[in-house]
Amino acid sequence: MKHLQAFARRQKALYYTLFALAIGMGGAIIAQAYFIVSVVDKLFLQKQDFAAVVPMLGALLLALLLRTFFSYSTNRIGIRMAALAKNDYRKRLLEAVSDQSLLSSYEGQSGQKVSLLLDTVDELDSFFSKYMPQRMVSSVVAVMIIIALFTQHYISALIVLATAPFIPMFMAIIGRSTQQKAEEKLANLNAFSGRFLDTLQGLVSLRLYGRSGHYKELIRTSSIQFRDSTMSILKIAFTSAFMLEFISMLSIGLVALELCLRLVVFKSIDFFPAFFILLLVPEFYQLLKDLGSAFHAGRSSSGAAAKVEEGLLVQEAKAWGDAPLAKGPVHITLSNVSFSYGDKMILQDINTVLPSVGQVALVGKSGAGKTTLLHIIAGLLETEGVTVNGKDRFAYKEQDWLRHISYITQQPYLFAGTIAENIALGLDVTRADIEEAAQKANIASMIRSLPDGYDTVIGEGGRGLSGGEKQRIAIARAFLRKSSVVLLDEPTSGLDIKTEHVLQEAIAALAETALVVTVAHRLPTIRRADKVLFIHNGTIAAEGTHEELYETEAYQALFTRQGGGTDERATADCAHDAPGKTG
Ligand SMILES: Nc1ncnc2c1ncn2[C@@H]1O[C@H](COP(=O)(O)OP(=O)(O)OP(=O)(O)O)[C@@H](O)[C@H]1O
Repeated sequence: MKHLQAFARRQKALYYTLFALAIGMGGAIIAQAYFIVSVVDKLFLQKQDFAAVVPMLGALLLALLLRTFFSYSTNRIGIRMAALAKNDYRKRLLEAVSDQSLLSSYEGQSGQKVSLLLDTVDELDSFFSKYMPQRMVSSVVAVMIIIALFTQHYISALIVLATAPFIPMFMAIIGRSTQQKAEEKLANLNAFSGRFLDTLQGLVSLRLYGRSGHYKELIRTSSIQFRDSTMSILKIAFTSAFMLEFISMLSIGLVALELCLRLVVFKSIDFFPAFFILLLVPEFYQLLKDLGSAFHAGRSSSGAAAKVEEGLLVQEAKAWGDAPLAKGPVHITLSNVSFSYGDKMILQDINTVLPSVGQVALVGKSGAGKTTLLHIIAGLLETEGVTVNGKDRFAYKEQDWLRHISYITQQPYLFAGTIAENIALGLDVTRADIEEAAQKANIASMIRSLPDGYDTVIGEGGRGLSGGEKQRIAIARAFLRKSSVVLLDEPTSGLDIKTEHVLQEAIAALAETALVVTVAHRLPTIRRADKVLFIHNGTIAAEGTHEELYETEAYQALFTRQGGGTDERATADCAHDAPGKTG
């Protein structure tokens, strides 16, 4: 709860307004009791006319209205504080996610991350909207009521003081198990969300492998665990409400008995103070009971807060510098670059100079580290030894570097939106610019053939595109951004000869003004490259053109069925073609 309390205190204006409202509420409650007692006393004991009590009834009405107003305002402030807190936590979580390194972003399930951002942050609501306001009201008003009781009859005040601590004591005991249960509930909710999204994303594979039934069962078990943990929290809530009611009833009974004996038997107290005390004491215990329920809700939030704070502790990516990087082609050099995933060394002592424009192919057998090297060149993995225009790459502004690169993955992501929006990706460009980029990427005629053309909705909830079409959309993005470094993970299969040719042409056009580094699986791509980097045994074993490298045995082995580095068609092509022929 510490983090949440610290956040609430930082909202100074709201915090002090809550305090002022609580004082107002205390005043209204005491005034309400006072005027009720006065009216009854004047009408029934002093037998005065109704007209004599009219001003008091007016004052009573005002006290009631003020009480309602203070209560309403307190709730509003609580809701406002909750909205601010949730906004702040979501913003910080999003920043943490976007600042984290590529490796830590791989950890955990997407569904769990979404659940943390949405459901878990929502759980913080009750702390601010219920617990904080109630804590302020209960503590301030309770003290005011005790003072009022002392002014009337100190013995009743002492009885109230003696019995009151039972309620916080009970709350503390309940609070401990509630927090533990709340953490369990959130863990179950996150696990359920993670499994659900994971299953949804892999539904096609599961159906094809006939395993959807098994996963259905896993989701069912997961949802039952979530239901059970929610029910156990509710059980505690009901028990706690029952016990709070019980303790407060006993205490009120005790005070009432004492007053009754004094009033009727010993006649040592007047009607006015006795009735006044009798009206205020239930108010006092009601405040403690409300605090108890709010405390229960607040405890659930502190479980969520612990999870959110955990989510904020992500491993941050390497910090970038503030040197500007001018537009235009860049000169990238890799000197003694090494990289390992945990203990597993993947690349060691990579040394190479990349041309400013042209095509570079990263070639090697599956698992050799080609994609890893592509990520290193992109700056997604933090390694020493990459210089850009003679300066350490991380010395530049991150935004400047990112403006230079485009990364085209095997399955580029399509956002829910129109084709034009997907090409522009938020850039401030004209429709003519988008169409020109699409033209260069060889996708313009396909887009024009669609009924809504560039306004066709694609991505989630929209029209689907083939792998080759998606790649060309991504190439159009690169053309539009005028990137000077284009990184491309070539699809291993699935493209027909014609589509492949169309893609190759688009990539060749890009390579006229930019450096295109491709993780290459296909022989035509490898042959077109101005430079092939052959990754073998964790390092660049050789570099040069395909024809030059074909002289070495290890490289040749890639193109035989036993070597197994490139796809079937590349192998077959190679078996029939001499290395010198172009694809
Ligand atoms: N996030 C990761 N954590 C741990 N190991 C990883 C991770 N990503 C990749 N690896 C391992 O690093 C090695 C190199 O992977 P990489 O994806 O770079 O290979 P690749 O040459 O691109 O393979 P392919 O041609 O099959 O795509 C592989 O053994 C892979 O299992």
